[in-house]
Amino acid sequence: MVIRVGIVGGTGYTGVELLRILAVHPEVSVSCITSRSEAGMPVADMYPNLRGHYDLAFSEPDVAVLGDCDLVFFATPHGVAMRMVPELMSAGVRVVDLSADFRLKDLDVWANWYGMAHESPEWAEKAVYGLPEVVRDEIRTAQLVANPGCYPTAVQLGFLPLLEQGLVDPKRLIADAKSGASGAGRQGKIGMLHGEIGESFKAYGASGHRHLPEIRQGLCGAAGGDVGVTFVPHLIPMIRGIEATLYAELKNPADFDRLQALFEQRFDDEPFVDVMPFGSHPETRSVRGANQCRMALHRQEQSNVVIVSSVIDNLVKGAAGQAVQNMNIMFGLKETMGLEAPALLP
Ligand SMILES: NC(=O)C1=CN([C@@H]2O[C@H](COP(=O)(O)OP(=O)(O)OC[C@H]3O[C@@H](n4cnc5c(N)ncnc54)[C@H](OP(=O)(O)O)[C@@H]3O)[C@@H](O)[C@H]2O)C=CC1
Ligand SMILES: CC(=O)N[C@@H](CCC(=O)OP(=O)(O)O)C(=O)O
Repeated sequence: MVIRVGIVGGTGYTGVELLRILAVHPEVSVSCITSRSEAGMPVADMYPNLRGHYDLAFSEPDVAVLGDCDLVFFATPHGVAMRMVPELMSAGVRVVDLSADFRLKDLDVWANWYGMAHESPEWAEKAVYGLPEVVRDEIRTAQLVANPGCYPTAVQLGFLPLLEQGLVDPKRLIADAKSGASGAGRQGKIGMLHGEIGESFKAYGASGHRHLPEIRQGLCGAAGGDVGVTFVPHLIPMIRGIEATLYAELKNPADFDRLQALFEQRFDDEPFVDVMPFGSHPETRSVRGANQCRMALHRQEQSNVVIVSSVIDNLVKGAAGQAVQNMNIMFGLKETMGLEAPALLP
């Protein structure tokens, strides 16, 4: 089987990461890559790392052309996919949307955070939130998958075993997360220039970030009820990577003794989650370019607080890699296909 793939938003960071991963995917042929600003330019002229892999040029987004694909990835800003998806759904095309258009089930909350009314409520309801470690079976048959956000991926995976087993106070969760600058995309923003972020480190969105409702939605599902979570993102002067340090209070401190085994069992069959030895410190460079989440547990003396350190590459397990993982599941391929390469280190 060869899957004919289209990518809307091929010039952005997640678009080019999709192209990098799909260049060596044995069951994929990319037939259409869109960009409004670079239409006509050969892909390899813009991204020399792809020379020899693609003969295609960027083209204007055209639903009629995309409608001939088996699967379309949206790697576009929020608000684009929701306008094009209904027509693609009618044409029988399957979609993995890397933006946040279909991630939230409460569309009032969505409208509040994204500053616009949702234009495809019917498909927002039908979309499957594509965190494979939670809903693999639903992804298999989904026509539309909402690919999770980068911070929400790192945070949800780290809290999952604790909440699923009801071992921690679900009302007092803290996620302290740090991201590299590629998380903000390629669109020029002064605040992302090297001269602005180099040799510096800051929190942002501490009064509220749009990933908070997404994290809350996922954690409520894992806990089977309401959760209270404080999430603060930080920007650090590196290109790729997210580290999330998670804190939760154990209801019964005696449970500490079984946490490592619990985490190892929970993710034992998961090809893209690695539980490291207790007390390890996972580094973002250990997942750079790889579709992996690595995590480790910690406990401080005389404390009932569990600390989980979780790292991903925001562009891979936090975006394009997870999107390809979802595609593999949707098309009945081996889930790891095209995603086996280990991280770049150093
Ligand atoms: N960067 C990251 O780490 C992550 C990003 N995401 C999400 O993935 C999506 C893409 O992110 P990223 O790659 O960083 O974004 P970029 O800003 O780097 O790229 C956006 C792409 O979308 C295209 N585009 C912009 N507006 C439109 C439009 N109205 N219609 C069609 N195409 C459009 C752009 O090309 P052109 O303007 O030429 O058409 C460009 O190719 C976003 O929703 C982002 O929030 C999710 C997880 C992680
Ligand atoms: C460092 C940085 O700026 N990160 C981005 C989040 C990454 C992202 O792309 O958000 P979505 O997954 O929702 O699309 C931000 O905080 O806005």
